[in-house]
Amino acid sequence: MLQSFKLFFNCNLVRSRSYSGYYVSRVRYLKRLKEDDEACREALKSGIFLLYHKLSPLLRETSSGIYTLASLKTSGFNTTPFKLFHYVNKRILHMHLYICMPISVDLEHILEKVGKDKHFVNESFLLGCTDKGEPQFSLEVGDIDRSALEQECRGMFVDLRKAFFMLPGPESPLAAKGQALLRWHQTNCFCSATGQPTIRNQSGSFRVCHSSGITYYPKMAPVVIVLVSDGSRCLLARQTMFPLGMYSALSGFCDMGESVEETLHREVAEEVGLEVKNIQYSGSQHWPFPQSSFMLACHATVNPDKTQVNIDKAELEDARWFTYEEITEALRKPPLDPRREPPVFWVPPSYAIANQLIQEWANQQQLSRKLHGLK
Ligand SMILES: NC(=O)C1=CN([C@@H]2O[C@H](COP(=O)(O)OP(=O)(O)OC[C@H]3O[C@@H](n4cnc5c(N)ncnc54)[C@H](OP(=O)(O)O)[C@@H]3O)[C@@H](O)[C@H]2O)C=CC1
Ligand SMILES: [Mg+2]
Repeated sequence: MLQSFKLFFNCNLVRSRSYSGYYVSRVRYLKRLKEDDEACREALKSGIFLLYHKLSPLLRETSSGIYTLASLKTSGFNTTPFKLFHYVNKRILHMHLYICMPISVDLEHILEKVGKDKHFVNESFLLGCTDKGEPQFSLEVGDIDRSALEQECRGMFVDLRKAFFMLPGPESPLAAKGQALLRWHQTNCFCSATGQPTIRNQSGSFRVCHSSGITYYPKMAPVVIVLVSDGSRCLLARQTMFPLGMYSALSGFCDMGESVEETLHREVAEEVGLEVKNIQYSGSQHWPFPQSSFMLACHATVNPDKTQVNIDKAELEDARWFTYEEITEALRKPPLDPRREPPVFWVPPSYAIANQLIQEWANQQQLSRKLHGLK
């Protein structure tokens, strides 16, 4: 069984490393934008902007009924300079590629229409860059007429948790990172040592207090998330704040000084009164809630004769063992449609690492059922 788990984990690693050939160039281009304010200001002119209203991203519905993140551009340039660095015999060859881009919507023009100065784009934060080398930024529009902006942009601002059910897979992490960076900057405007304002660099990769000299970098709080199995069932739980019917894997913040394993043992014991063994690492994920968590996902097992749960009602509303059939049924259910009643039991969206753990467990069960001649 452990051997098969390892097989799944290795597949995961391979999947997450499917970089394009220009990966190194992209990473170094972004590093330069992070460190060089002038280069970053220049990149704004050819950037792609994701807008947020009170931390909700702007989504657009395509003609085929699929939702995507609305990307806006400024009018400044219609070409993107993207430097590719090639290392040949320790000599660096610089190649400038100019990629023509159609200007879909003029961001500055739109911002002016809703009462914002055209220099407002300078308040954006660098998120990354596309495969084509277009730098991507997030921008909080703040207190403006939300519906006027939605109309101008032909989109709508959607709560991020809902957006995770609507967006195609690769766009969710970008939407999450955009919100997380905006929130971090909003809540770190002052130095905790002097109380003086902190000043951001152009990319938003840090803030500095010029009075104390302290540099603040965006932070994530480590959280362990674990799918506990008794061999044929898995344990899922829900908190009162979860949407109706949603169950997820057990999770908890790491205490200062703890290892992943120590947090995992403590959280499972605290929340459901069980002792676990056979911890297997599965993967990790940045999660933007509540203030950016770094999710470390694992599988673990309990003795099949020691499965009685004893729920800490202060933390959890419910915790139950679910069979393979219940889990596969929940995984088959389509993403939530806000216009319909939620199903009685459902699991987090495919972007959430909890979903990945549940999927891996179901795959593992399917494999061992095949080996034992079961359906
Ligand atoms: N991506 C995924 O698949 C999943 C992600 N998660 C995320 O994991 C996170 C943690 O899971 P959860 O089970 O709630 O954690 P815990 O079981 O540790 O309980 C959360 C409580 O711990 C307190 N707490 C301790 N340290 C921190 C900290 N650094 N930041 C915030 N609160 C802290 C808070 O108390 P108080 O409120 O009283 O201050 C909070 O209510 C959640 O934010 C959740 O969004 C969870 C499941 C799935
Ligand atoms: Mg918890």
